[in-house]
Amino acid sequence: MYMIETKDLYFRYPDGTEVLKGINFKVKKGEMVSILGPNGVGKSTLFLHFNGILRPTKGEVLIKGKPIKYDKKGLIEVRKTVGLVFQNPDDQIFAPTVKEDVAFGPLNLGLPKDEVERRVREALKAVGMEGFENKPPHHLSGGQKKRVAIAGILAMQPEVIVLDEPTSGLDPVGASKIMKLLYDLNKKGMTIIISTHDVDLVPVYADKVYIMYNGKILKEGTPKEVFSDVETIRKANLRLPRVAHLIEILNKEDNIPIKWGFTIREVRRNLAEYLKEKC
Ligand SMILES: Nc1ncnc2c1ncn2[C@@H]1O[C@H](COP(=O)(O)OP(=O)(O)OP(=O)(O)O)[C@@H](O)[C@H]1O
Repeated sequence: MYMIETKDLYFRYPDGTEVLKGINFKVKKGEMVSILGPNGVGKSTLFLHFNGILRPTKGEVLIKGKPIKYDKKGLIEVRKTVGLVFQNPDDQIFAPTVKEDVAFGPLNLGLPKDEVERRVREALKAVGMEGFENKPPHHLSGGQKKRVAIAGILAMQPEVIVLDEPTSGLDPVGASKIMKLLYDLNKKGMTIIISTHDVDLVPVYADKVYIMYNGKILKEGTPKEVFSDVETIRKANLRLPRVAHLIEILNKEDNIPIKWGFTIREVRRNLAEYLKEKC
């Protein structure tokens, strides 16, 4: 059974734009999945189907093996299981203070006050935003707002967390911190789906990668399988991780046959092996 599965999913916006054209996507419990694709290919549109905000024009979305029911009760159930962090935190944050914003979801679940307070405290600590409880969200920086938006979803304790470009607009340290937080949550068993343009981070964190292009899935597999298919990566207007690009150039242009790798750790190991054999 998959946590989320889409079967031959099509979606057309009311103005006639057909954005999703037969998407088959699956995520297992405990996986960390990245969706990569250039601007406008439909990543956000797909994510809005994962918790029932959008309804397919054709095809279906299953949560833990059951098709989403688009009535009030069905949607509440889905949103308890799947938490979605929007690309733009301003679409998500609306309460007068950070604390109230993060508390909004748990309060709506009807949890006792003590439990809500505990969840708010823990969620703000997890994203490194303790001390900001009483600040109005519109006084926060873009990166801080992003963390508060993530805290709001964490406080709901969903089984799956879906994040639309969680590192966009963050400085390098902020981006690494968010990815480390997601990695730690995943190691504790949370299923995580992210969309990103950051191809350097994907092989470090993802178990599985989907390449989206023009409303379709062009390729899926482990980071190694996906990034080894250089032709598809370039066809989808993406690029290789920098370290893999360096190996490609060394292989092709300098005739130095170092084994491919997609993270700094892998490339370092392959380079060290090559140098040991040479010396
Ligand atoms: N409400 C809407 N009505 C009509 N078309 C829309 C609407 N929202 C998005 N689109 C169009 O759907 C397409 C896919 O948009 P979407 O935001 O899903 O792409 P994306 O892959 O998430 O892009 P990005 O990487 O830039 O965030 C785009 O062509 C966009 O213009």
